[in-house]
Amino acid sequence: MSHSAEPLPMTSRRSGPLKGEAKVPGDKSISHRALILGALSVGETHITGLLEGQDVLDTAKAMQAFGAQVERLGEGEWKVNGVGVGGFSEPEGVIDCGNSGTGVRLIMGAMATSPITATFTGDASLSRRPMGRVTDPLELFGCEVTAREGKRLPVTIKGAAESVPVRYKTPVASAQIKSAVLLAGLNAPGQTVVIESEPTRDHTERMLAGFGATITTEVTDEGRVITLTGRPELKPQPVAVPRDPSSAAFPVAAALIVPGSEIRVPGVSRNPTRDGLYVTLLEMGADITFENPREEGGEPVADLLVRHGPLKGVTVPPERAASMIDEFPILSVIACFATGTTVMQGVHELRVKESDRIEAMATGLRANGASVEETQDTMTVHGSGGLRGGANAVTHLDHRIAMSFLVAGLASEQPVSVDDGSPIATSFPDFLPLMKALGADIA
Ligand SMILES: O=C(O)C1=C[C@@H](OP(=O)(O)O)[C@@H](O)[C@H](O)C1
Ligand SMILES: C=C(OP(=O)(O)O)C(=O)O
Repeated sequence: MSHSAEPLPMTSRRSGPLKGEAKVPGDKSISHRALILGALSVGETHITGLLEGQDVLDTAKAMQAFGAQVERLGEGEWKVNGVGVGGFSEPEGVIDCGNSGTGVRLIMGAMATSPITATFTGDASLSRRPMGRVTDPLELFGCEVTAREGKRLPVTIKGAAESVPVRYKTPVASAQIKSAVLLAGLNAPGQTVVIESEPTRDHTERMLAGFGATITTEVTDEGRVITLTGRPELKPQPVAVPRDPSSAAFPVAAALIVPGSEIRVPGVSRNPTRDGLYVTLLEMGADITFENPREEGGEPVADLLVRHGPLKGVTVPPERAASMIDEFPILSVIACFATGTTVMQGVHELRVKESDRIEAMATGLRANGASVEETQDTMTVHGSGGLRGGANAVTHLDHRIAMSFLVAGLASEQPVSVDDGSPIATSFPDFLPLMKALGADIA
């Protein structure tokens, strides 16, 4: 669904200690993949804990358009009756992926090796984002791609009737590129190989293995070499989606910066390919305990106990960027409340997310009194142990920018407002009630 709602201005104010339990929603990356792999399986996939954010709902709708039966059974509980690898039918209308880079890129991969044609669109934010990074490798499988100038949406893909397998080294660290190539490789004969020099989130590999595909990962001098054998019969699996560490980052950050806070965030994924923020926070001296570590639905999870306390600035090395790529906006807020300088290195990919996140954070934080420097590939925050606040931040249709500034306002001297909080519904529809229940003053 393209973003058409009226802008929703929101303001957050200095709050008393945050207390209680924050049950954040299901992981967005895993939710997209559960629907897509369910649609490519033969039989019924049962999903619990699915994120019911707009990004994932748009993927559910897309899977229906390609012929799968997708049904909501209850809160977070869904079933998908799939059509099998190669079984997608040609959609009647345009596939509108709304605000979701993951949705559009993975679905393009999933249909590119079927003999059908589909056109993809999205909202103003998604239409600005680069699609060539995915359509270039997909063309190697034999599909035909037409796109707007700059390889942007709308994109039309005429899927390959006779696909060939592909060996592809990803030019940037991106789980979306890796996943698009692997999903296309499902309906190519022989072995499709993706090589990534920096490890990125591995949910696609884990879930493909769980659904019965033959997939291996080898760590070599070149990086991670992932090999998928094409044309498997995917077998439906129950998927229990763990809670999203990227969403958890917002209440966690709030508890770290609001004096006297102590919150618990249960059942959060601790997949090592997603854990970079938490590694960084511990280096900053954050009081976070990981309780009851366990395995749920093939992913390591733990309950987080988070307490307010002093934080110090750190340098985040470039090799950690992929494992916390969506968490830099909120880290830049936390860094303002730390003492000393925090340097975030290797973060150029932030410039092609829902917004240019380096620019959006640097501009908004400076307006609120912070000292921030940026280069193409780094962001540096000189933390002073607090933030003045008092200014409005522009969110550019970016949920993470909106939530980051609203968290900042909870510990700033003066209120912080955002021009539009409506994109929060793409990834964290219950952000407002959840934060208010902890004691946050946001409206
Ligand atoms: O594969 C995924 O589910 C995602 C991969 C990342 O994007 P890139 O692959 O562009 O780094 C991340 O930013 C996005 O929120 C989700
Ligand atoms: C970058 C993000 O998502 P996507 O690429 O799926 O739009 C995000 O959720 O921060």
